[in-house]
Amino acid sequence: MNAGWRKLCGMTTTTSHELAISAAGLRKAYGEKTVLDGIDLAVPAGTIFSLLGPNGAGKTTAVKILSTLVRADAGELRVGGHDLATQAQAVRSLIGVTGQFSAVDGLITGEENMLLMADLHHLSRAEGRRTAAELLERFDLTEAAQKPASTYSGGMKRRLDIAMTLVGGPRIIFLDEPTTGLDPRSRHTMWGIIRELVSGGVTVFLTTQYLEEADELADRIAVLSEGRIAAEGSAAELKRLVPGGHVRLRFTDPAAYQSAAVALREVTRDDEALALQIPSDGSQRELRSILDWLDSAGVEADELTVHTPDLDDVFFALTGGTAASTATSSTGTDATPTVPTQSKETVR
Ligand SMILES: Nc1ncnc2c1ncn2[C@@H]1O[C@H](COP(=O)(O)OP(=O)(O)OP(=O)(O)O)[C@@H](O)[C@H]1O
Repeated sequence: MNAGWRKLCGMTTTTSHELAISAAGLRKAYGEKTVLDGIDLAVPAGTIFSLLGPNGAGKTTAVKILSTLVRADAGELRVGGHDLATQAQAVRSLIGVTGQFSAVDGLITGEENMLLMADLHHLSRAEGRRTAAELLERFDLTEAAQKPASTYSGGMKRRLDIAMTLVGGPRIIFLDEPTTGLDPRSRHTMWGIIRELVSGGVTVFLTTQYLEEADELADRIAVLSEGRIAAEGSAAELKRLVPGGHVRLRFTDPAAYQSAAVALREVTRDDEALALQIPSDGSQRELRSILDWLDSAGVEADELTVHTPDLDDVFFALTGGTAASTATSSTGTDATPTVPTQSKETVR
């Protein structure tokens, strides 16, 4: 955090624990429906924080509240050192928000969109042009700058959207599902952009439905479920919560599968795939004892894979499996994104 930023935040000393965003007891209801039921958040400055949750969990509501677009019913909320309830204007001057619905106007060119933002931020004409040109260059949009934004690809529109957000030089950026709908290449480009923002000292508050994205980017992840934070920590800490590790044995011969399933009692069967799963932490010592055990039982599988828990496992376990459609974004160490039902229930 630089001196100017400290001044903006009204801070006189700096520590590595300064919070860019903090929430204590954040509550929001729409009519009878409680969307956020007293959640606590702490986002250190200069880090990426990811709020992860199934559809309708309240992620966008949290972003709208923290970015001053919607008022909370209760909670002590601070952004950039300012109280959201009494200093919303000061918060607005520090933040940038890109939502699921882009601010890009398709009827005008990329450059015109940028200049419009420069006007909104009261930059002089010369400064506006310079900033627009710099950002268009940085986001690889110089060539397309004179074309109507409606002709841009999804990835280009998202890049323009973020470039527009950066015109005001925000120190805290809220990205609400920034890569939803993008192809893998555009998603990786966006990840690079997000990492670059943070290396420049910006704090990023990211919501995503992609577990892989939170795993890749976030310093800390909070899993939102039924209006509460079900778990919070680094990706590694969250993975340790879930006993999803196992060794998977796959057979091609149904008879070999059957006899192995009988010989090995402490296993989970997958009769359709002719596969058996043995709980394991994946350590060398456990693997050796499993191999010894298989030898002594006379079991010879056609394929043996080790699966360590991934964020999918955590997400399923903590959100009650309501996000089944996201399972394919697995980054596990094997090609099988499925989670043994047992491990889900153990945690719940
Ligand atoms: N203005 C509103 N009036 C009434 N209900 C609302 C309003 N905004 C959100 N909700 C409800 O609050 C709940 C949380 O919505 P929110 O958009 O925050 O979820 P989300 O986690 O961002 O989901 P998604 O990933 O689908 O965008 C939903 O049930 C939604 O219908």
